[in-house]
Amino acid sequence: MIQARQPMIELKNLHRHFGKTRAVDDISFEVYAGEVFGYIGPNGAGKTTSMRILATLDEPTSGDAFVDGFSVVDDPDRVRRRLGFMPDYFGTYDNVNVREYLDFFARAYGLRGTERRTAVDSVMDFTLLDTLAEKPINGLSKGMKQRLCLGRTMIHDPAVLILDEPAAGLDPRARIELREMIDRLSDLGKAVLISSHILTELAELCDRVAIIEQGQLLATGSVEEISGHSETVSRVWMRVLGNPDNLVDWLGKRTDITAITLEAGKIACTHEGGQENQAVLLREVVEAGFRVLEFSSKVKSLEDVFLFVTEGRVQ
Ligand SMILES: Nc1ncnc2c1ncn2[C@@H]1O[C@H](COP(=O)(O)OP(=O)(O)OP(=O)(O)O)[C@@H](O)[C@H]1O
Repeated sequence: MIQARQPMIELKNLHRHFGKTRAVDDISFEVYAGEVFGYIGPNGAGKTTSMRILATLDEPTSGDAFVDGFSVVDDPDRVRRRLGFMPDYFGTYDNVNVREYLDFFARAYGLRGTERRTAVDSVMDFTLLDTLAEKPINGLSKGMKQRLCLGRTMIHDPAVLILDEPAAGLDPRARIELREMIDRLSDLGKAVLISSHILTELAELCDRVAIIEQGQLLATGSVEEISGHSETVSRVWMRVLGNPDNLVDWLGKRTDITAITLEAGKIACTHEGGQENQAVLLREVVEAGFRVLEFSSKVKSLEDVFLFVTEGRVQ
């Protein structure tokens, strides 16, 4: 009998409401061992709220979330042992060096003696902090602090890692280091959930992504699947002889056209429908009596697709 793979992270119809604000509004998805899953949405979309619930720092209004099959509601202790949560802030610590900081968290997880020393050494090795062991942490760069924060998250060797905006504010070099570390975590079979409000920041990191806005999931799939959407979405420019306002009105009535602008007599709009349909659009514009001088288009970038997917889709 073939056994179905059990997800390491599972959100099941998760809701978290704060008064009238539906911060998380019926979110479901799954992440498997060895998978890096991107959780993408603009500020206030509900990413941190759902991650805090997974980390057992908050409780759902309804629905549930599971880590390695254990419910955050019914079995928070078991969840905590299997999960490392890296928040999107790093506190200040006076007179503490890198080794002492990691040692503190290792103690907090109940690691003792040789086991604790081994855990601290291997985390410093993994996060390339071994040469900085005695450095006070207040003197670390943003990138180093981020690596230390990741190290702290990994100290008890959890199977699941939840990283809230780990790439925010990092310079290009620190980003590459972070990417390499996340790749290695995936090679070790960890399930990694990583949030960002920038799709391109995660595109090269993630196997799959979910796009969230106003607490709702708008799209889930591989980066290729989501960006495959770009073949059907283009920015189109048109110039016609005579008054362009009539064409603006005509385009505004079509369901395949959005985001129409008119500048210096040139119309720009977003067209959903691929190249075949674009050719049909041009024919219909001509057949409608508009005298077309110029018609050009450009397939949208991944970032544009993200904006398109999130643009006004949730009311
Ligand atoms: N404790 C709280 N009380 C009231 N409202 C809250 C609370 N926590 C979050 N919210 C609201 O829930 C919504 C989602 O916030 P959340 O922090 O989860 O978004 P986010 O996607 O992580 O955004 P960001 O990228 O800015 O961190 C926001 O409207 C926020 O104001």
